[in-house]
Amino acid sequence: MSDSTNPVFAVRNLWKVFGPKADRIPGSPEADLSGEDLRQRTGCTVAVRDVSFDVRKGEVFVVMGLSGSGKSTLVRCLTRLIEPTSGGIAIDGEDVRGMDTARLRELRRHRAAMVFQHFGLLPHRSVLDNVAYGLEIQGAGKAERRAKAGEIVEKVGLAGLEGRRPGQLSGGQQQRVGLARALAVDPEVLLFDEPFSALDPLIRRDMQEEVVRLHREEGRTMVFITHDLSEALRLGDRIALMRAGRIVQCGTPEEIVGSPADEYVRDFVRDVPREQVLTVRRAMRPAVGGEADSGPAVAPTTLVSEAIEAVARTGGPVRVVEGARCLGVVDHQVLLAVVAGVESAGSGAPTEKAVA
Ligand SMILES: Nc1ncnc2c1ncn2[C@@H]1O[C@H](COP(=O)(O)OP(=O)(O)OP(=O)(O)O)[C@@H](O)[C@H]1O
Repeated sequence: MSDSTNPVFAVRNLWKVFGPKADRIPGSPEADLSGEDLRQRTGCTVAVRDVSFDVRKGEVFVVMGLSGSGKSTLVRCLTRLIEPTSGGIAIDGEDVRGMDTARLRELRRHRAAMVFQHFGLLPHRSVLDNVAYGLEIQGAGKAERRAKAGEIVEKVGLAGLEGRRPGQLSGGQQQRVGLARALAVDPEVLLFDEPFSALDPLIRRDMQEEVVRLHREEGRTMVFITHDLSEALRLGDRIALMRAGRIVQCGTPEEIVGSPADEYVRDFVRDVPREQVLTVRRAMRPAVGGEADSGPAVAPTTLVSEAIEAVARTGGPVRVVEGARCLGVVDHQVLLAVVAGVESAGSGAPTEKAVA
Protein backbone atom coordinates (compact mmCIF):
# COMPACT_ATOMS: atom_id res chain seq x y z
CA MET A 1 0.00 0.00 0.00
CA SER A 2 1.40 3.35 -0.90
CA ASP A 3 2.12 6.35 1.29
CA SER A 4 0.55 8.65 -1.28
CA THR A 5 -3.05 7.54 -0.63
CA ASN A 6 -4.90 9.68 1.88
CA PRO A 7 -4.79 8.24 5.36
CA VAL A 8 -7.99 7.10 7.06
CA PHE A 9 -6.93 8.64 10.37
CA ALA A 10 -4.37 11.44 10.55
CA VAL A 11 -3.31 12.25 14.11
CA ARG A 12 -1.11 15.27 14.82
CA ASN A 13 0.50 16.35 18.10
CA LEU A 14 -2.22 14.72 20.14
CA TRP A 15 -2.20 15.12 23.92
CA LYS A 16 -4.50 13.70 26.54
CA VAL A 17 -3.93 14.95 30.05
CA PHE A 18 -6.19 13.86 32.90
CA GLY A 19 -6.60 16.16 35.90
CA PRO A 20 -7.34 19.75 36.88
CA LYS A 21 -6.51 22.46 34.33
CA ALA A 22 -5.26 19.75 32.00
CA ASP A 23 -5.26 22.06 29.00
CA ARG A 24 -2.40 24.08 30.49
CA ILE A 25 0.00 21.12 30.40
CA PRO A 26 0.69 20.44 26.68
CA GLY A 27 3.70 22.44 25.58
CA SER A 28 4.38 23.83 29.08
CA PRO A 29 7.58 23.20 31.10
CA GLU A 30 5.52 20.92 33.39
CA ALA A 31 4.94 18.60 30.45
CA ASP A 32 8.59 17.53 30.66
CA LEU A 33 8.34 16.44 34.29
CA SER A 34 8.29 12.73 35.06
CA GLY A 35 4.83 11.23 35.58
CA GLU A 36 5.24 11.16 39.35
CA ASP A 37 6.58 14.73 39.63
CA LEU A 38 3.81 16.04 37.41
CA ARG A 39 1.19 14.30 39.50
CA GLN A 40 2.59 15.75 42.73
CA ARG A 41 2.91 19.29 41.37
CA THR A 42 -0.28 19.58 39.35
CA GLY A 43 -2.46 16.55 40.10
CA CYS A 44 -2.39 15.70 36.37
CA THR A 45 -1.50 12.53 34.45
CA VAL A 46 -0.28 12.70 30.87
CA ALA A 47 -1.77 9.62 29.17
CA VAL A 48 -0.96 10.59 25.57
CA ARG A 49 1.99 12.87 24.91
CA ASP A 50 2.44 14.71 21.63
CA VAL A 51 1.62 11.75 19.40
CA SER A 52 1.46 11.93 15.58
CA PHE A 53 0.78 9.13 13.11
CA ASP A 54 -1.36 8.12 10.13
CA VAL A 55 -3.51 5.01 9.80
CA ARG A 56 -3.41 4.08 6.12
CA LYS A 57 -6.29 2.70 4.16
CA GLY A 58 -6.49 -1.08 4.31
CA GLU A 59 -3.78 -1.65 6.91
CA VAL A 60 -3.84 -3.33 10.30
CA PHE A 61 -2.34 -0.69 12.57
CA VAL A 62 -1.37 -2.09 15.96
CA VAL A 63 -0.95 0.10 19.05
CA MET A 64 1.25 -1.82 21.45
CA GLY A 65 2.74 -1.08 24.83
CA LEU A 66 2.80 -2.16 28.45
CA SER A 67 -0.11 -1.56 30.79
CA GLY A 68 -0.53 2.17 31.44
CA SER A 69 1.45 3.28 28.37
CA GLY A 70 -1.61 5.08 26.94
CA LYS A 71 -2.94 2.67 24.29
CA SER A 72 -6.62 2.72 25.26
CA THR A 73 -6.66 6.45 25.82
CA LEU A 74 -5.07 7.06 22.44
CA VAL A 75 -7.50 4.86 20.51
CA ARG A 76 -10.53 6.22 22.40
CA CYS A 77 -9.43 9.72 21.44
CA LEU A 78 -9.77 8.78 17.75
CA THR A 79 -13.56 8.86 17.99
CA ARG A 80 -13.62 11.14 21.04
CA LEU A 81 -14.89 8.47 23.39
CA ILE A 82 -12.23 10.29 25.41
CA GLU A 83 -11.98 14.00 24.65
CA PRO A 84 -8.42 14.95 23.59
CA THR A 85 -6.72 17.80 25.44
CA SER A 86 -5.00 19.22 22.35
CA GLY A 87 -3.84 18.29 18.86
CA GLY A 88 -5.52 17.31 15.62
CA ILE A 89 -7.44 14.23 14.49
CA ALA A 90 -8.93 13.79 11.02
CA ILE A 91 -10.82 10.90 9.47
CA ASP A 92 -10.73 10.93 5.68
CA GLY A 93 -9.65 14.54 5.92
CA GLU A 94 -12.58 15.57 8.13
CA ASP A 95 -11.72 17.24 11.42
CA VAL A 96 -12.94 14.95 14.23
CA ARG A 97 -12.45 17.54 16.97
CA GLY A 98 -14.80 19.90 15.15
CA MET A 99 -17.65 17.37 14.84
CA ASP A 100 -20.96 18.11 16.56
CA THR A 101 -22.82 15.45 18.55
CA ALA A 102 -24.81 14.12 15.60
CA ARG A 103 -21.75 13.83 13.40
CA LEU A 104 -19.82 12.11 16.21
CA ARG A 105 -22.61 9.61 16.68
CA GLU A 106 -22.50 8.89 12.99
CA LEU A 107 -18.72 8.48 13.17
CA ARG A 108 -18.96 5.90 15.95
CA ARG A 109 -21.91 4.00 14.50
CA HIS A 110 -21.04 3.89 10.84
CA ARG A 111 -17.44 4.79 10.21
CA ALA A 112 -15.29 3.54 13.08
CA ALA A 113 -16.84 0.68 15.09
CA MET A 114 -15.19 -0.55 18.27
CA VAL A 115 -14.81 -4.19 19.37
CA PHE A 116 -14.35 -4.29 23.14
CA GLN A 117 -12.63 -6.82 25.38
CA HIS A 118 -15.78 -7.35 27.40
CA PHE A 119 -17.97 -7.89 24.36
CA GLY A 120 -20.74 -5.52 25.50
CA LEU A 121 -23.36 -8.04 24.44
CA LEU A 122 -27.02 -7.80 25.38
CA PRO A 123 -27.65 -10.84 27.61
CA HIS A 124 -31.34 -11.29 26.86
CA ARG A 125 -31.01 -11.17 23.12
CA SER A 126 -30.09 -14.02 20.81
CA VAL A 127 -26.83 -14.10 18.87
CA LEU A 128 -28.67 -12.99 15.75
CA ASP A 129 -30.38 -10.08 17.51
CA ASN A 130 -27.13 -9.00 19.14
CA VAL A 131 -25.51 -8.86 15.72
CA ALA A 132 -28.52 -7.04 14.27
CA TYR A 133 -28.47 -4.51 17.10
CA GLY A 134 -26.09 -2.09 15.39
CA LEU A 135 -28.27 -2.17 12.28
CA GLU A 136 -31.33 -1.49 14.40
CA ILE A 137 -29.67 1.65 15.76
CA GLN A 138 -28.90 2.63 12.20
CA GLY A 139 -32.61 2.39 11.42
CA ALA A 140 -32.54 -0.63 9.08
CA GLY A 141 -35.83 -2.55 8.65
CA LYS A 142 -36.36 -5.90 10.39
CA ALA A 143 -36.05 -8.12 7.31
CA GLU A 144 -32.90 -6.36 6.15
CA ARG A 145 -31.41 -6.58 9.65
CA ARG A 146 -31.99 -10.28 9.97
CA ALA A 147 -30.68 -11.07 6.50
CA LYS A 148 -27.53 -9.02 6.99
CA ALA A 149 -26.97 -10.34 10.51
CA GLY A 150 -27.38 -13.93 9.28
CA GLU A 151 -24.75 -13.36 6.64
CA ILE A 152 -22.24 -11.91 9.10
CA VAL A 153 -22.92 -14.61 11.71
CA GLU A 154 -21.91 -17.13 9.10
CA LYS A 155 -18.85 -15.11 8.12
CA VAL A 156 -17.44 -15.22 11.66
CA GLY A 157 -18.10 -18.94 12.08
CA LEU A 158 -21.20 -18.88 14.28
CA ALA A 159 -23.66 -20.57 11.91
CA GLY A 160 -26.03 -22.81 13.87
CA LEU A 161 -25.75 -20.73 17.04
CA GLU A 162 -28.01 -17.86 15.92
CA GLY A 163 -30.71 -18.60 18.49
CA ARG A 164 -28.48 -18.88 21.56
CA ARG A 165 -28.09 -16.18 24.19
CA PRO A 166 -24.59 -14.86 25.06
CA GLY A 167 -24.61 -16.77 28.37
CA GLN A 168 -24.84 -20.03 26.43
CA LEU A 169 -21.64 -19.33 24.49
CA SER A 170 -17.94 -19.80 25.25
CA GLY A 171 -15.69 -16.76 25.65
CA GLY A 172 -14.35 -17.17 22.13
CA GLN A 173 -17.82 -17.46 20.67
CA GLN A 174 -18.95 -14.36 22.56
CA GLN A 175 -16.00 -12.49 21.14
CA ARG A 176 -17.06 -13.59 17.67
CA VAL A 177 -20.52 -12.13 18.33
CA GLY A 178 -18.89 -8.84 19.38
CA LEU A 179 -16.83 -8.89 16.21
CA ALA A 180 -19.88 -9.74 14.08
CA ARG A 181 -21.84 -6.90 15.61
CA ALA A 182 -19.12 -4.41 14.75
CA LEU A 183 -18.82 -5.84 11.22
CA ALA A 184 -22.58 -5.76 10.60
CA VAL A 185 -22.64 -1.98 10.27
CA ASP A 186 -19.92 -2.26 7.63
CA PRO A 187 -17.65 0.40 9.14
CA GLU A 188 -14.73 1.86 7.27
CA VAL A 189 -12.46 1.15 10.25
CA LEU A 190 -12.66 -1.48 12.98
CA LEU A 191 -11.10 -0.47 16.29
CA PHE A 192 -10.16 -3.37 18.58
CA ASP A 193 -9.44 -2.67 22.25
CA GLU A 194 -7.50 -5.71 23.49
CA PRO A 195 -10.37 -7.89 22.33
CA PHE A 196 -8.70 -11.21 22.98
CA SER A 197 -6.77 -10.65 26.19
CA ALA A 198 -9.36 -12.47 28.33
CA LEU A 199 -9.36 -15.56 26.10
CA ASP A 200 -7.29 -18.63 26.74
CA PRO A 201 -4.25 -19.01 24.46
CA LEU A 202 -5.66 -21.49 21.94
CA ILE A 203 -8.90 -19.59 21.44
CA ARG A 204 -6.93 -16.40 21.29
CA ARG A 205 -4.84 -17.83 18.49
CA ASP A 206 -8.03 -18.87 16.73
CA MET A 207 -9.42 -15.36 16.94
CA GLN A 208 -6.18 -13.84 15.69
CA GLU A 209 -6.39 -16.09 12.67
CA GLU A 210 -9.99 -15.02 12.23
CA VAL A 211 -8.93 -11.37 12.14
CA VAL A 212 -6.16 -12.12 9.65
CA ARG A 213 -8.63 -14.04 7.46
CA LEU A 214 -11.26 -11.29 7.61
CA HIS A 215 -8.65 -8.72 6.79
CA ARG A 216 -7.39 -10.74 3.85
CA GLU A 217 -10.91 -11.17 2.52
CA GLU A 218 -12.17 -7.64 3.02
CA GLY A 219 -9.09 -5.40 3.27
CA ARG A 220 -10.86 -3.34 5.91
CA THR A 221 -8.73 -0.86 7.85
CA MET A 222 -8.16 -2.01 11.43
CA VAL A 223 -6.65 -0.42 14.52
CA PHE A 224 -5.78 -3.04 17.09
CA ILE A 225 -4.65 -2.44 20.68
CA THR A 226 -2.58 -5.10 22.39
CA HIS A 227 0.07 -5.44 25.08
CA ASP A 228 1.14 -8.75 23.58
CA LEU A 229 4.16 -8.52 21.30
CA SER A 230 3.57 -11.78 19.48
CA GLU A 231 -0.02 -10.75 18.75
CA ALA A 232 1.24 -7.41 17.44
CA LEU A 233 3.79 -9.09 15.19
CA ARG A 234 1.25 -11.61 13.92
CA LEU A 235 -1.45 -9.06 13.07
CA GLY A 236 0.22 -5.76 12.38
CA ASP A 237 1.13 -4.31 9.01
CA ARG A 238 2.59 -1.55 11.14
CA ILE A 239 3.06 -1.27 14.88
CA ALA A 240 3.19 1.86 17.04
CA LEU A 241 5.07 1.03 20.22
CA MET A 242 4.05 3.26 23.13
CA ARG A 243 5.90 4.11 26.30
CA ALA A 244 4.67 6.62 28.90
CA GLY A 245 2.24 8.21 26.45
CA ARG A 246 4.71 8.59 23.58
CA ILE A 247 5.11 6.55 20.42
CA VAL A 248 8.73 5.45 20.67
CA GLN A 249 8.73 3.70 17.29
CA CYS A 250 6.23 3.20 14.50
CA GLY A 251 7.05 0.76 11.73
CA THR A 252 6.55 -2.65 10.18
CA PRO A 253 7.22 -5.68 12.40
CA GLU A 254 10.44 -6.15 10.44
CA GLU A 255 11.55 -2.57 11.11
CA ILE A 256 10.73 -2.80 14.81
CA VAL A 257 12.52 -6.11 15.28
CA GLY A 258 15.35 -5.49 12.79
CA SER A 259 16.06 -1.81 13.53
CA PRO A 260 14.85 -0.96 17.05
CA ALA A 261 14.80 2.81 17.55
CA ASP A 262 16.33 2.75 21.04
CA GLU A 263 17.37 0.55 23.94
CA TYR A 264 13.78 0.31 25.18
CA VAL A 265 12.53 -1.12 21.90
CA ARG A 266 15.59 -3.36 21.61
CA ASP A 267 14.81 -4.75 25.03
CA PHE A 268 11.15 -5.17 24.17
CA VAL A 269 11.89 -7.32 21.10
CA ARG A 270 14.88 -9.17 22.55
CA ASP A 271 13.19 -12.58 22.71
CA VAL A 272 11.44 -12.44 19.34
CA PRO A 273 12.48 -15.30 17.03
CA ARG A 274 14.08 -12.99 14.48
CA GLU A 275 14.06 -15.54 11.67
CA GLN A 276 10.26 -15.59 11.77
CA VAL A 277 9.93 -11.82 11.33
CA LEU A 278 12.90 -10.70 9.24
CA THR A 279 13.03 -11.28 5.50
CA VAL A 280 15.91 -12.13 3.22
CA ARG A 281 15.88 -8.56 1.93
CA ARG A 282 17.43 -7.55 5.23
CA ALA A 283 19.72 -10.56 5.51
CA MET A 284 21.20 -10.78 2.02
CA ARG A 285 24.71 -9.84 0.95
CA PRO A 286 25.87 -8.71 -2.52
CA ALA A 287 26.30 -11.47 -5.08
CA VAL A 288 29.90 -12.06 -6.10
CA GLY A 289 31.39 -13.79 -9.13
CA GLY A 290 28.71 -15.72 -11.01
CA GLU A 291 26.40 -16.11 -8.00
CA ALA A 292 23.76 -13.80 -9.48
CA ASP A 293 23.49 -15.71 -12.72
CA SER A 294 22.01 -19.07 -11.80
CA GLY A 295 20.95 -21.32 -8.95
CA PRO A 296 17.94 -21.54 -6.67
CA ALA A 297 16.07 -18.32 -5.99
CA VAL A 298 13.63 -16.88 -3.44
CA ALA A 299 11.58 -13.67 -3.39
CA PRO A 300 12.77 -10.72 -1.24
CA THR A 301 9.73 -11.14 1.00
CA THR A 302 10.78 -14.68 1.99
CA LEU A 303 11.23 -15.08 5.72
CA VAL A 304 14.70 -15.96 6.95
CA SER A 305 13.26 -19.14 8.52
CA GLU A 306 12.11 -20.31 5.07
CA ALA A 307 15.40 -19.34 3.47
CA ILE A 308 17.24 -21.40 6.07
CA GLU A 309 15.38 -24.45 4.79
CA ALA A 310 16.22 -23.58 1.17
CA VAL A 311 19.92 -23.07 1.95
CA ALA A 312 20.02 -26.25 4.02
CA ARG A 313 18.51 -28.21 1.12
CA THR A 314 20.89 -26.87 -1.55
CA GLY A 315 23.98 -26.43 0.59
CA GLY A 316 25.06 -23.31 -1.35
CA PRO A 317 23.94 -19.69 -1.56
CA VAL A 318 20.37 -18.90 -2.65
CA ARG A 319 19.64 -15.90 -4.85
CA VAL A 320 17.15 -13.20 -3.80
CA VAL A 321 15.30 -12.35 -7.01
CA GLU A 322 12.69 -9.69 -7.72
CA GLY A 323 11.21 -9.73 -11.20
CA ALA A 324 14.23 -10.29 -13.39
CA ARG A 325 16.74 -8.80 -10.99
CA CYS A 326 19.01 -10.55 -8.55
CA LEU A 327 19.14 -8.30 -5.47
CA GLY A 328 21.71 -10.35 -3.60
CA VAL A 329 22.24 -13.77 -2.08
CA VAL A 330 21.78 -15.45 1.27
CA ASP A 331 24.04 -18.20 2.56
CA HIS A 332 24.65 -20.04 5.85
CA GLN A 333 26.72 -17.25 7.25
CA VAL A 334 24.36 -14.30 6.74
CA LEU A 335 21.31 -16.29 7.84
CA LEU A 336 23.02 -17.44 11.01
CA ALA A 337 24.04 -13.83 11.70
CA VAL A 338 20.36 -12.77 11.51
CA VAL A 339 19.26 -15.49 13.91
CA ALA A 340 22.03 -14.48 16.31
CA GLY A 341 21.20 -10.79 15.92
CA VAL A 342 24.71 -9.88 14.79
CA GLU A 343 24.12 -9.07 11.12
CA SER A 344 26.47 -6.33 9.90
CA ALA A 345 25.14 -2.82 9.32
CA GLY A 346 25.89 -3.11 5.61
CA SER A 347 23.88 -6.27 5.02
CA GLY A 348 20.59 -5.86 3.29
CA ALA A 349 21.79 -3.09 1.03
CA PRO A 350 20.51 -4.15 -2.37
CA THR A 351 23.05 -4.65 -5.10
CA GLU A 352 21.02 -5.02 -8.21
CA LYS A 353 22.18 -6.96 -11.19
CA ALA A 354 20.12 -8.00 -14.16
CA VAL A 355 19.59 -11.71 -14.52
CA ALA A 356 20.17 -12.91 -18.04
N1 LIG B 1 -9.88 8.65 33.62
C1 LIG B 1 -8.61 8.74 33.99
N2 LIG B 1 -8.20 9.60 34.94
C2 LIG B 1 -6.91 9.70 35.29
N3 LIG B 1 -5.91 8.97 34.75
C3 LIG B 1 -6.24 8.10 33.80
C4 LIG B 1 -7.60 7.92 33.36
N4 LIG B 1 -7.62 6.96 32.38
C5 LIG B 1 -6.34 6.57 32.23
N5 LIG B 1 -5.52 7.23 33.07
C6 LIG B 1 -4.06 7.09 33.18
O1 LIG B 1 -3.51 7.30 31.90
C7 LIG B 1 -2.42 6.42 31.64
C8 LIG B 1 -2.71 5.61 30.37
O2 LIG B 1 -3.81 4.74 30.60
P1 LIG B 1 -4.38 3.77 29.48
O3 LIG B 1 -5.56 3.07 30.05
O4 LIG B 1 -4.58 4.54 28.23
O5 LIG B 1 -3.17 2.78 29.27
P2 LIG B 1 -3.13 1.39 28.52
O6 LIG B 1 -1.82 1.32 27.86
O7 LIG B 1 -4.34 1.22 27.69
O8 LIG B 1 -3.17 0.37 29.73
P3 LIG B 1 -3.86 -1.09 29.86
O9 LIG B 1 -3.12 -1.99 28.91
O10 LIG B 1 -3.63 -1.44 31.29
O11 LIG B 1 -5.30 -0.90 29.50
C9 LIG B 1 -2.28 5.57 32.90
O12 LIG B 1 -1.30 6.17 33.70
C10 LIG B 1 -3.63 5.67 33.55
O13 LIG B 1 -3.55 5.53 34.93
